[in-house]
Amino acid sequence: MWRRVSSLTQFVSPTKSSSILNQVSLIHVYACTFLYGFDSSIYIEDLGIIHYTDTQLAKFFFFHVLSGGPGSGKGTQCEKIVETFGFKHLSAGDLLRREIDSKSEYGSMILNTIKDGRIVPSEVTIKLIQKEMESSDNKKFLIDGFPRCEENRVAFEQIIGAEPNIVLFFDCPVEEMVKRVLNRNQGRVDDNMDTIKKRLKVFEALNLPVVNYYAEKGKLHKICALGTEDEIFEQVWPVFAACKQVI
Ligand SMILES: Nc1ncnc2c1ncn2[C@@H]1O[C@H](COP(=O)(O)OP(=O)(O)OP(=O)(O)O)[C@@H](O)[C@H]1O
Ligand SMILES: Nc1ccn([C@H]2C[C@H](O)[C@@H](COP(=O)(O)O)O2)c(=O)n1
Ligand SMILES: [Mg+2]
Repeated sequence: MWRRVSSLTQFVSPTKSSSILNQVSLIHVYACTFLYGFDSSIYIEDLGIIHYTDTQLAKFFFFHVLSGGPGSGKGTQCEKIVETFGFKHLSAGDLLRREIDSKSEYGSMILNTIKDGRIVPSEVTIKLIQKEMESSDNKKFLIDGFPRCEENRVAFEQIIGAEPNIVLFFDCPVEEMVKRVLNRNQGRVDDNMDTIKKRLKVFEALNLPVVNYYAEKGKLHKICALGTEDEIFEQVWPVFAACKQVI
């Protein structure tokens, strides 16, 4: 089955480190990324048919990133997005917590890092995300809480070979984030005042520069994270609905 491709560049942008980029032109890669999961050959208007091997295709997917401070509501909105638009939700924090529970070789290091409100080394988190991406049949990913710092961002681009299509930033006042985290009641080791203070400092120093980076690239959608969950989803919905029309 062939699918026509139009207006791709605003949705996808593989990085220069992508191995396939050395072999094909940008427009090919855009289309390949865009159409992942449909075909191992694609038709592009004006360019004709391009064939890719499954291995090459496996490199490409369509993904959005959700960013925002602790308790800003990323996880909550992800559930709604998944329900409505069918993305695969990958929460970096959940994957790290699962790793702690599995008592893997990194478990105690991850636990201590999270308790201390710091960021786990990129290669550990990326390995977990990558494993999930590679084993998922759904190639539309919603990555929640990653990248958290420039090092996360650069390492992800180098290892995975692509940038997010769209980045949502949940803008929430500090007092509200603190209130929500302290009321969360999910037994998280980092939901206490001491760790929250540290997480907020890390968020401001390390996460906000990444948000600004995506803003400069025109990929950022700022969401006002104050209001009811449904009111916030009313702002989120149009961003995803616009993409759905062309997937
Ligand atoms: N709009 C909202 N109004 C009030 N409470 C909310 C709202 N959205 C989410 N919450 C609640 O706030 C808490 C934090 O939300 P959530 O876990 O989605 O945040 P998060 O951004 O994923 O945080 P973290 O980065 O710490 O994982 C949860 O208890 C959730 O039920
Ligand atoms: N990219 C990431 C994401 C998360 N972590 C650690 C540090 C966070 O405080 C903790 C919880 O994450 P959340 O569930 O709030 O998204 O997990 C990290 O080190 N690197
Ligand atoms: Mg969360």
